[in-house]
Amino acid sequence: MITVSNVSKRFGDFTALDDVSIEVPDGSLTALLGPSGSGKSTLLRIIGGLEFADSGTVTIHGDDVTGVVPQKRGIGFVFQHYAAFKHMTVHDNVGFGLKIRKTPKERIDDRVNELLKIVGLAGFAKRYPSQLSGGQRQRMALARALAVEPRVLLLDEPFGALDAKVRAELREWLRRLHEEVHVTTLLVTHDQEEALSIADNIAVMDNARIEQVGGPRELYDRPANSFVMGFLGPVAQVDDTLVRPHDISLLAQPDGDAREAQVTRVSHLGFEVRVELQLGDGQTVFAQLTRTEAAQLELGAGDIVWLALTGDRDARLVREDDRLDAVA
Ligand SMILES: Nc1ncnc2c1ncn2[C@@H]1O[C@H](COP(=O)(O)OP(=O)(O)OP(=O)(O)O)[C@@H](O)[C@H]1O
Repeated sequence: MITVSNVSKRFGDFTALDDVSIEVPDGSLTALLGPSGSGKSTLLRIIGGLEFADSGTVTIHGDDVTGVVPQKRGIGFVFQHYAAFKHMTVHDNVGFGLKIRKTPKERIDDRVNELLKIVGLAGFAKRYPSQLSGGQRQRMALARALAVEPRVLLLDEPFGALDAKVRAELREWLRRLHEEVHVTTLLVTHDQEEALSIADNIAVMDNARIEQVGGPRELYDRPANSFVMGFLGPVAQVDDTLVRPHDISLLAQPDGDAREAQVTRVSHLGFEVRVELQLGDGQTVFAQLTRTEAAQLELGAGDIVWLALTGDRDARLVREDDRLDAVA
C-alpha cells in the first residue's frame, strides 16, 4: 500500500497540494483524475521522489520514504514523453536498469525476452526506438519500468501523446497487463473515460485537493459533490436538482409529478438520442434517450412532453454551489 498523509506543496505562493491524504491499495490500478493544474502530477512526483513535499509523509509498503531518493523507492515510471536511449536497441533499453544493477547477462536476456512478450514486442528486440510507433514506444517504456520489478508503477498520462484509437487500444492492453502482473499502479489522467474504463479505484482531484476516492460505479452513482458529478459525466439540471441525463424519462402524457416541457431539438447520435427541452420557466434541460425510447415517442421539435426523474435517488444532487460551471 502507498500511504500519503497530509501532504502539502507550494511553488512560490501557489499551492499545488493542500493537505492531501490518500491510500493506494496493494495490487490496485488507481487513477488520479482531475482537470489540468489540479495537482495530479505533483502528487505522483512526490510519491516517486522526483519532488519533495513541504509537509506530510509518504510510505510505501510501510516504509517511510518521505526523504528517500527515487532510485531507492522501488518505483517504475512512465511519462507521456518517454525518453528512450536512441542509440540503444529495444532490448538494451528494456534491460538498462538491470544492467546498471550488474545483473548477469543471461538473466537480463531472459527477463527482457519475457517482458517483450508481455508487452507484445517480442519480434522488436533488435529495433531502435526510432523504428517504433508511438504506441510501441510507450509499451517499451512500460517494459523498461517493469524490468527492475518495482513495488509501484507510476504512470503520468502515458498515452497522452497518442491518437484516440491507439490510446483506446493501449488502455485495454494496460488493463490486461495489470491483471497479469498485479503491480500496484498509479495512473495520472485528465480523461474520465480512461479512468472509468481501466481503474478499479479513482481519486478525483480539483484545486490541490482530493475531492473523492472510490470505485468507478461508486463515484458515478454516489458523487460527493457537483464537481465530481460533473467531471465524471454529463449532468442535467431540473430546478435545483442535478441528475444524469439518462435518468430523465419523457412521457407522452401527464403523470404524477412529471413536468411539462417542450422539445426544442432532437439529435441522433447513434445509440444515444439527445433531446433538448425547455421547461415552463424557460430552463433548458438535456435528456439522453436510447434510440428505441425516442422512436416510441416519435419525438420532434415543438412537441410537448412530460419529464420525470427516474433512476437512483442517491445518484442525484441538490445543486449547492457553482462548482459545476467550473467543469463545463
Ligand atoms: N516546478 C513548478 N514550479 C512552479 N509551479 C509548478 C511546478 N510544478 C507544477 N506547478 C504548478 O502546480 C500546479 C499543479 O501542477 P500539476 O502538474 O501537478 O497539475 P496536473 O493536475 O498534473 O495538471 P496537468 O494535467 O496539466 O499536468 C499547476 O498550476 C502548475 O503550474
